[in-house]
Amino acid sequence: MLPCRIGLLKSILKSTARICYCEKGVKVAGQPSLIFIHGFASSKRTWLSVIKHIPHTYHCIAIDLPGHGESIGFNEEYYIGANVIDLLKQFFDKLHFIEPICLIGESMGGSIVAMFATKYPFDVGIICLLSPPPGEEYETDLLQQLRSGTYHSILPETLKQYHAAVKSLSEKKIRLTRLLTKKYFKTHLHTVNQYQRILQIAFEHDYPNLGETYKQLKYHTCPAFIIWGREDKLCHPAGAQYLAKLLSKSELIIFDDCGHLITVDKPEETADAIINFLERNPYYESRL
Ligand SMILES: CCCCCCCCCCCCCCCC(=O)OC(CO)CO
Repeated sequence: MLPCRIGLLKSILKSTARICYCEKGVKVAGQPSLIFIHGFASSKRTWLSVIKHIPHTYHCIAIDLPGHGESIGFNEEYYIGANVIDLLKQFFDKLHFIEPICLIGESMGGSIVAMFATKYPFDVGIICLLSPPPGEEYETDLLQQLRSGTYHSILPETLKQYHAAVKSLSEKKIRLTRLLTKKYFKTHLHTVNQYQRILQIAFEHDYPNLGETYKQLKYHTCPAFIIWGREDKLCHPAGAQYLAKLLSKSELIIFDDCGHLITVDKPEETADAIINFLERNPYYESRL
């Protein structure tokens, strides 16, 4: 249903990056393509549960960020400053979208969406932010812990930490089968060092500026949709109102019985809410 493609990019950083992405549907004139950006230590796969509930008339693309999933050519520098933003810009340009896009990001992916929209406002028609880290003013204990260098709450390295992480990030009664656990340790454990570096770099460079980035979005006139889980222990739900107030044409939805991992806890509800928002914000209006 969702064929994978690899987009080859000559990067701004001499090395060559390949962004792997999957796609459903085709570009439609007068309608934005929906581009999905996953969170830290995640991949395009996380969106499949959402995309399967998006009507076939929409064009959907879910990407693997550098250093994640099946994208190739990771370079630490991608997470320094706005390099990942410029890489995405190159990638989007290659895809020749007909209309300004609808950028949807979860968690760290939401911060990336915000950074992209402030840097390239004309490429973006609509943004959807799913519980992005709201910045230093709204820090949870869990995020403080991460910032101080204790990563196991989202990057577990033992079985015990893995169970605790799943329990704190999701409200769903996930049955941690041996298969699921084995898969995690097989795919994540060997990249733990790389993931830790990504976090360190993000905390050092872009995290302290998140407040400023979000404030710049204030001058953005494109419709913004904010989604949060009421039980989010990683990104404080107070961030939802903060962002909703900051953004001029924004709407907010908070899911009950939903933790930080919205795509795990509320996939169908997320798809429905996004489509509903799109249909209530006709595209021609957003371009005025
Ligand atoms: C240009 C580079 C990017 C700059 C982004 C700067 C700010 C984010 C850094 C901190 C991020 C800390 C929390 C991330 C949580 C998360 O993403 O959760 C995943 C599960 O792990 C959900 O899918």
